Amino acid sequence: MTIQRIAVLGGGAWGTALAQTAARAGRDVTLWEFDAGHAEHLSQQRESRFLPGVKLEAAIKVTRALGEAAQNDAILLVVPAQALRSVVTQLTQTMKPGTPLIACAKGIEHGTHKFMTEIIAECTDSAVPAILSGPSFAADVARGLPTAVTIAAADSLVAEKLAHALNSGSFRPYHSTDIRGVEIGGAVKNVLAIASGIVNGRGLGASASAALTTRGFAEMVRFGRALGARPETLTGLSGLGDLILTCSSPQSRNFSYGAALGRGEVPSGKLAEGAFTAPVLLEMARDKNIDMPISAAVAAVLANEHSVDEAIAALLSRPIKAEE
Ligand SMILES: NC(=O)C1=CN([C@@H]2O[C@H](COP(=O)(O)OP(=O)(O)OC[C@H]3O[C@@H](n4cnc5c(N)ncnc54)[C@H](OP(=O)(O)O)[C@@H]3O)[C@@H](O)[C@H]2O)C=CC1
Ligand SMILES: O=C(CO)COP(=O)(O)O
Repeated sequence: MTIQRIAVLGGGAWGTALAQTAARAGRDVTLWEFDAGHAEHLSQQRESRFLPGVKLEAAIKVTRALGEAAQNDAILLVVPAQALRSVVTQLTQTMKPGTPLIACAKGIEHGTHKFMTEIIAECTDSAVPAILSGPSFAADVARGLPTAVTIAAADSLVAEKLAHALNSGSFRPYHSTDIRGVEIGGAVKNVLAIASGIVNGRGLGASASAALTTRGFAEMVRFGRALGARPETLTGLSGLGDLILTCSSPQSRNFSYGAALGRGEVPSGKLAEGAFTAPVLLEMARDKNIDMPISAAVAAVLANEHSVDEAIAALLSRPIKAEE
């Protein structure tokens, strides 16, 4: 049976873009936003404050009632990673058993070290956790520019159904059962995008950017391997694909955040998930004895333990070793 009624929780940039995508794919869409003023703006002006100039498709209904959103056939969770637990906790009070909950945030929870689908599973045993991730700037997707992403669920049939439900002419989801691999790629690439932004903002040149992205990918692979990710997921859309995108474009908020640091400026207040993920990633890497020097350098700069120049010098003076 086709998944026809889709709820999107979060009227930010990515939630709005995914609501547009689902509507273009022919689904009935309910867009939930918790902030009263923003919900009013969404329903009156038919556009998100986070994506000015993009008019909501007619098939999108805006609501502030979480109970109404909970009645849909599948629910996309598009709030920041650190807010996911509180939203899922409220949602499960009225949700139908067996509903797919698709995490669309890219991060790891502070304190618990939990990935997004682990949080869902902890909050309820009656939902079907899934994850959507890949190279996809909200502004591009909302305008209908083409891209491809990965949707993973433990049951391949569920992942395939979700991919079909969100497939429109321009948005092409591939399906997978490697949930952990998909969520690792999205979380780690944000930290590496900050590093790449720093390189750019400091004016270190295109060669340094390429070298840093490549060695960053080696860190992602090491971390992924240790946590059970499949190699083809790490080299796929949600891993390497998203890493290439966000390490190479100022359109990325994480990249821009790093670029501001590299120029010695204060970053804008826009959401940069990598700044939240970096310290958690470092804790996990240390716990598991995984060498992640670039991620550690980002965490040290964010914690004011190193200046940008000290972090760069430390990376360049590491002992010479074999490439792996
Ligand atoms: N933007 C992009 O291109 C992409 C983003 N993502 C990921 O999607 C996630 C969301 O990002 P994005 O939409 O861009 O972020 P935005 O900052 O644009 O929007 C965040 C949304 O979450 C809401 N929100 C914040 N805190 C809470 C809370 N405690 N409870 C409920 N809702 C809350 C905000 O509400 P309010 O209106 O009150 O601020 C807003 O609607 C991130 O993890 C990001 O990495 C993934 C792919 C692409
Ligand atoms: O994840 C994204 C694109 O795939 C969006 O990246 P930023 O959050 O850095 O803007």
